[in-house]
Amino acid sequence: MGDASRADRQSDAVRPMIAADKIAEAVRGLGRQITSDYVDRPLTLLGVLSGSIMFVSDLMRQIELPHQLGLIQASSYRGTATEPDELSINDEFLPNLADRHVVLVDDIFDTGNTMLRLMHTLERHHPASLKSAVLLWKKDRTRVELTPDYHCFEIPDAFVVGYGLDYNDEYRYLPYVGVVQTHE
Ligand SMILES: O=P(O)(O)OC[C@H]1O[C@H](OP(=O)(O)OP(=O)(O)O)[C@H](O)[C@@H]1O
Ligand SMILES: Nc1nc2[nH]cnc2c(=O)[nH]1
Repeated sequence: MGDASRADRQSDAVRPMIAADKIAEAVRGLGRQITSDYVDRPLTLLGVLSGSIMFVSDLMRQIELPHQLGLIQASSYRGTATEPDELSINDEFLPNLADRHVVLVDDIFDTGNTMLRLMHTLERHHPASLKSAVLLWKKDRTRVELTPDYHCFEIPDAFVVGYGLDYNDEYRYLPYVGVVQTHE
């Protein structure tokens, strides 16, 4: 059976929450905001692997300023887990951030532990400034004294997939965000 039919079966199990056109509209708005906030400043977008891949690549195309891209990996929701385990960070792809204005880009701010730990890690690289941008913010699940500097959507407490977000490494390819039916 071909890939298309497998993909169809998977998406049948996902109840859409945020449509692709709404995501595109919000990413355009965020791109405009970052464009106006970072004029004449050396900007680096730092995407958090793996979940941010779609968001960061779409956002880059909506920022009308020269900027650099860096990547860092952070992982704590492994396999079928919908609650975080120990966080591991891999910074071997990190470019030089000294004196750069860095926007850390992630798909979701849930408990906030990942973003907090990454901010602490990156401060040691002496950026000129450091802010965070996320597509989704589960405000009611936040467990840290930190809020995202930029966010596109506030969402309720449900485990979401699509637009880069996975469940057991599946569903990242979906162009929209939704909830896997079996995990509501
Ligand atoms: O706010 P938190 O509770 O820390 O959760 C947010 C993090 O969880 C997800 O990463 P995950 O560990 O699933 O790795 P992945 O991006 O490779 O899927 C997501 O991409 C964020 O980085
Ligand atoms: N896929 C996915 N990863 C997460 N990491 C933290 N929260 C979530 C979520 O709701 N969905």
